[in-house]
Amino acid sequence: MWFPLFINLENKKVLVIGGGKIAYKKITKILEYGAEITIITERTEEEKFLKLENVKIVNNKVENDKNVIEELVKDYFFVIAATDNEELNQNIAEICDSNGILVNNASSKFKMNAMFGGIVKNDEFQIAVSTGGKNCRRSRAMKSEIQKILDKIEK
Ligand SMILES: C[C@@]1(CC(=O)O)C2=NC(=C\c3[nH]c(c(CCC(=O)O)c3CC(=O)O)Cc3[nH]c(c(CC(=O)O)c3CCC(=O)O)/C=C3\N/C(=C\2)[C@@H](CCC(=O)O)[C@]3(C)CC(=O)O)/[C@H]1CCC(=O)O
Ligand SMILES: NC(=O)c1ccc[n+]([C@@H]2O[C@H](COP(=O)([O-])OP(=O)(O)OC[C@H]3O[C@@H](n4cnc5c(N)ncnc54)[C@H](O)[C@@H]3O)[C@@H](O)[C@H]2O)c1
Repeated sequence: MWFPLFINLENKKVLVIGGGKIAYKKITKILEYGAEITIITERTEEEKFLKLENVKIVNNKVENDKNVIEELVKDYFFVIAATDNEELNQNIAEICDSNGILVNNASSKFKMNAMFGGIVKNDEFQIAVSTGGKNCRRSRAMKSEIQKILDKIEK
């Protein structure tokens, strides 16, 4: 079961493995919350990564090996497995989970211990929407309805 918990990411060490489109989407979301991000990726195709401030990029291929992954993730508070290699992402998720590290897996609906919600916010409120991995695209419709309520309350 997925309990909606709000986590303080200010100055927390976050590791993102993989530097593609989805990694970028997730990084820009959590940067707003003050996370200290390191990216390890075989390649970053996109120029926009280099424009991100306060993000360290390490160009390296992560070997799909338990010891290698364990050593890599051990000092992090939160790990995001965002490669396009489903098996690697799953191993990262399993290793983090069994070592008590928060982990998000971009290529699964549920094999992780932390998933992103759709976010709607203003200065006063922050609302996160989740379908528990069942159908994240549905969040869009819900988010736009919530946005209308937020706009009304503000007046
Ligand atoms: C909340 C949001 C935040 C965010 O964006 O991170 C989010 N996904 C969003 C959008 C979105 N995701 C995808 C598309 C299609 C893109 C396209 O088709 O091109 C779009 C639409 C779009 O981008 O508009 C594809 C997708 N998503 C997942 C997989 C893996 C899989 O299903 O196996 C695949 C590949 C499926 C495939 O390839 O078939 C998995 C997850 N996505 C989650 C969250 C977590 C569950 C949250 C929940 O249950 O509600 C979870 C489990 C893990 C996680 O990622 O944390 C955001 C909500 C909308 C918003 O906020 O606007
Ligand atoms: N969760 C979501 O919201 C969501 C949405 C769409 C797609 N996805 C899934 O997310 C995954 C990533 O998608 P994408 O579009 O970002 O892919 P992408 O091809 O744009 O990026 C993949 C990245 O992973 C890196 N990579 C691959 N193997 C690596 C390794 N061994 N070590 C280090 N880096 C490695 C590549 O260099 C590349 O930067 C896919 O499985 C996709 O199906 C998730």
